[in-house]
Amino acid sequence: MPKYVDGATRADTKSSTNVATEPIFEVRDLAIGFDEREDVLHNVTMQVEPGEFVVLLGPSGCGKTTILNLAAGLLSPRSGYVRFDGAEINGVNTNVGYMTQDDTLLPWMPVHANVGLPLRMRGVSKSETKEKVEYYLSLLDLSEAGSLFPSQLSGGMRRRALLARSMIYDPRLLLMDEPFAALDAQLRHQMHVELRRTVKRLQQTVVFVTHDIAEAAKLADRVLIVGGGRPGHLVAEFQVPYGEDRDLETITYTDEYARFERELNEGLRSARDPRIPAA
Ligand SMILES: Nc1ncnc2c1ncn2[C@@H]1O[C@H](COP(=O)(O)OP(=O)(O)OP(=O)(O)O)[C@@H](O)[C@H]1O
Repeated sequence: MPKYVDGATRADTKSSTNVATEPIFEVRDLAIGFDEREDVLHNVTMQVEPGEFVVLLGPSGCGKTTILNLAAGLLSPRSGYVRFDGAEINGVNTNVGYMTQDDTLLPWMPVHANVGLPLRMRGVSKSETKEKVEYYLSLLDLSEAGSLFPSQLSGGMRRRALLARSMIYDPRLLLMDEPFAALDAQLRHQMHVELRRTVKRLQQTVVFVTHDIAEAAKLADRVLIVGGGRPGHLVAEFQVPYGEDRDLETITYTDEYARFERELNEGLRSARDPRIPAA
């Protein structure tokens, strides 16, 4: 069951997966729009705790990417505040990693140089960069691919290289905007397994955007449903009922998973059509 529906107490809701007190990312009473047009999002309050995997689920155009762009400091709110690590975001936030569905690997660089690029740009020494690149390539099962060029990689390998590049500088928060949308179902599943394994091992905090219910149900610790017409808002929040160490190969066959998917489906229906109550 959702913890709230349009309730005022959502800011007080904390993940049971963490004991930390200070959220990494916090939005309160947010309104944001573009130009003179009406607000895209209105009255949004949410927070993300260290180590949490939060999924923003909602219909196309409801404002999910807008929330990621606020966290990245690429947009500013019309009213309310957006905080990162306790401080209001002011300008581009270099403490986040941002992975989208675009393939932004540089075609003229081998994988190891692509993955190490953020460190080189930050002035990290060659030897430290090499060490970290090796670590991340091995973490994402790409050790054999370090000297290949992007055109020589499969779709899944390219996604893994992009993931390695997004995480290599230890961003406090990893933003992911439908990063696997272009992959076929089997590869997507493999990436889900890799992603959860990797971020949980590194205790990486993630905000992940999707409109795919199964993706949300498999990956998240907590799901926030965005939508409800224009302006959009948070329609509902769900704590995922199964634990951190879920087995993604078997979880989808359980009754608990089927029940949870149904709940998310109802939440998403109400996000699409505001006349349908979320619970
Ligand atoms: N820079 C911009 N200028 C004007 N309008 C914008 C801008 N960025 C986003 N919008 C509008 O804000 C709304 C929300 O966009 P956003 O990309 O956040 O939605 P979304 O939920 O991520 O959608 P999708 O799932 O299709 O990617 C859309 O109507 C979009 O057209």
